[in-house]
Amino acid sequence: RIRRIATEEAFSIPEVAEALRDVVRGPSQSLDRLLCAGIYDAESDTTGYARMSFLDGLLDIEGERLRQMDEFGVDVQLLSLTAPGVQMFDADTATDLAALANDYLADVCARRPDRFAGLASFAPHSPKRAAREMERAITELKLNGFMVNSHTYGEYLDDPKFWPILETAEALDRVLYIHPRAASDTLKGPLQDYGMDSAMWGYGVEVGTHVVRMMAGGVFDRFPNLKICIGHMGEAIPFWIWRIAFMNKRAQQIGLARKTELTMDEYFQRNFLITTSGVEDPLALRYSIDKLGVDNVMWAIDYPYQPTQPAVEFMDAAPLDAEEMAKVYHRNAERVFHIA
Ligand SMILES: COc1cc(C(=O)O)cc(C(=O)O)c1
Ligand SMILES: [Mn+2]
Repeated sequence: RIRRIATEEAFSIPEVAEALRDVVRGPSQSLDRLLCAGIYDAESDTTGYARMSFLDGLLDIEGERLRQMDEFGVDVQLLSLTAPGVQMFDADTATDLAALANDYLADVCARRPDRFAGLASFAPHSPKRAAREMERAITELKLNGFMVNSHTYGEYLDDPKFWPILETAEALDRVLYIHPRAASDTLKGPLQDYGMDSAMWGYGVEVGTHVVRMMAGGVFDRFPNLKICIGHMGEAIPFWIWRIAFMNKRAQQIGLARKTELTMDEYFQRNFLITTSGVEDPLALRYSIDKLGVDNVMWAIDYPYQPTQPAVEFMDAAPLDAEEMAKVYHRNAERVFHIA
C-alpha cells in the first residue's frame, strides 16, 4: 500500500504540561489560556475543553498513538511540540524547555526512525539562543525542521529582531512550520466568544495575519530561499491569495505598502508549503493542488486533535491521480522534511 506520512502531529512532555498548568493558574491574559486550562488544568476548567481530554494523547508516543498508526496504516508521524509550545514562558524557561523537548523528540526519532520524525522547538523571544538551538537540532539531534506557534508575546516574524531565526532556517535549508495558537492580545478582540478562540476560527486568523505580514513586510526578499509551511489547507490563504496580491499591488502603487521584489502570490508560490491538517475537504484539497502545485501540498492528521481514521479515509478517497496521491501522502514530506 501507499506510504503515509502525517506532517502536523502534536506531542508534549510532562515538564511543558506542568509549566503550562502554572501559566494558566497565573495572571496571563493570553487567549490561549482557555484551551490550555482545559488541557493542562482540567480540574479548574470552566470552558468544557477538558471534556476533550487531549492530554493523554499528547503525552503518549509509542502506546496508543503507535497502535492507531499501525491500525490505520500511518507509516510516519512528523512530531512537533504542541501549541503554544514554549512561547508562553519567560525566555529562559522557554529556552530550557525547548531544548528538553528537542532532546526527548530526538531520542524517540532515533529509536523509531521508521515511524517518527520531528520538528524542533525554540524560544523566539531569545533569538540568538534560538538560532543556536536550531543549529543543534539539525546538526547534532538530526531533527527534520522547525516549529513555531505564530506570535510570541504579540510579536511577529516580520520584526527584524527575529531574523537570526529566519537566517538560520534558510542557511540550514530546513522548513519552518508556522503553527497556530490563539490570537495575540492586540488581535484577539471579537475572537473570545463562542469557542472562536482556537481551531474554529481564531487560529486561522492568527496564522493568516502572520503570513501576510511576512510577505508584505519583505521577509522573502531578505530570505529568498526560506521555506515556510502552514497547516489547515494554508489557513485560507490559497483561497484569498488573488485578492491579497491585487490589493497589495494597489497599496504599493499608492505608497501605503512596502515595495517588494515579487508579488504576494509569487511569494506564496515560491516560499510556502501547506498541509491538509484539520481540513478534510476534498474540494479544498483539489483547489489547493491546482492553485499551488502538487509539490507544495502534504497530508497531515493533526493528532491527537483530529481522529486518525477519518483523516486517512479522506485522503484515500481524495480526487487525485496516483502521482498526486504519492506526492501528497509521502514524496513531498520526504523531500522537504528530509525523511528517509
Ligand atoms: C493546542 O490545542 C489545539 C487544539 C486544537 C483543537 O482542535 O481544538 C487543535 C490544535 C492544532 O491544530 O494543533 C491545537
Ligand atoms: Mn495542529
